[in-house]
Amino acid sequence: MTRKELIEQIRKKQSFLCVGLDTDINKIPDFLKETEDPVFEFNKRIIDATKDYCVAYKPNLAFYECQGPAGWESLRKTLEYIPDDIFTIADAKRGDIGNTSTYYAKTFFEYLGCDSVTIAPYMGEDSVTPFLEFPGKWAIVLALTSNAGALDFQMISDEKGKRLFEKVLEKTTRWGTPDNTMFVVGATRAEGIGEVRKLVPDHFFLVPGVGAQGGSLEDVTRYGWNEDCGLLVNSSRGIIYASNGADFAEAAGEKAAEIQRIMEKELRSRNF
Ligand SMILES: O=C(O)c1cc(=O)[nH]c(=O)n1[C@@H]1O[C@H](COP(=O)(O)O)[C@@H](O)[C@H]1O
Repeated sequence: MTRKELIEQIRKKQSFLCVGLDTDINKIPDFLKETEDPVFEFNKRIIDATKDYCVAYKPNLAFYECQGPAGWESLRKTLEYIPDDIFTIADAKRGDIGNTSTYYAKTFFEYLGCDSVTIAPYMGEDSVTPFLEFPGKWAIVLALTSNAGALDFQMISDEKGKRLFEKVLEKTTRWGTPDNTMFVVGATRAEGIGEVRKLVPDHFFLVPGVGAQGGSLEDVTRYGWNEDCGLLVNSSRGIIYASNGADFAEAAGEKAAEIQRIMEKELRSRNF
């Protein structure tokens, strides 16, 4: 999906919500466990209930890979089931020597047909650029993450006071463009989002950390907004486990609709 198409979807749905498909087999309602592919059945119902309120889905690979080949099959079927006009993010946090990164890119972009994949940039330029060679596909590079451990490396300053995440942004923006690169910025660091926005005014941000991790949607929008919206805000557990009963999909739909209404208010107040 191109940037233009993504922006069109945000305008059309008045939403910049990404639903995280972090489907934990242990949290799936029992009645689905009788089915042939419980993870896919769960996702299918979540997608049916939430697709009108979101512009992206983000399956996190950990929840699929832990099931071996069956998990890959659940993931493949899930991605195939997602409507074509919804942006897909393989949350895999990959990145390796160039030759290997190319094959990671092929896995997510060609075999699974995802629009994007999350990338850990620690190995540098040749580990990231192979992901940028696929037209219409995106690399979503970790910049300032939502977890406590973000402080361990990302916030380390050099002798001039420049922090590692700032260097990552400076360099990676030279490798790609705002049409093929996004950055991960955690919702739990609202002011950090503002700092990142100053450094990269044009790029889209993937912002996880609202819902279960406690980040504020209003703050994310205040600090991260750019003239194209520039935000995809993810919630996983807060939506997909809104209920653990037979009404789980309905509850997820209601939660997604609730977030969409707040997003619509934010978008309208900026004449978007
Ligand atoms: O890359 C990510 O998506 C990510 C980056 C980050 O800084 N923090 C973060 O929570 N994530 C992912 O976003 C999702 C957050 O899930 P919830 O906390 O359940 O909404 C998980 O799949 C995390 O792996």
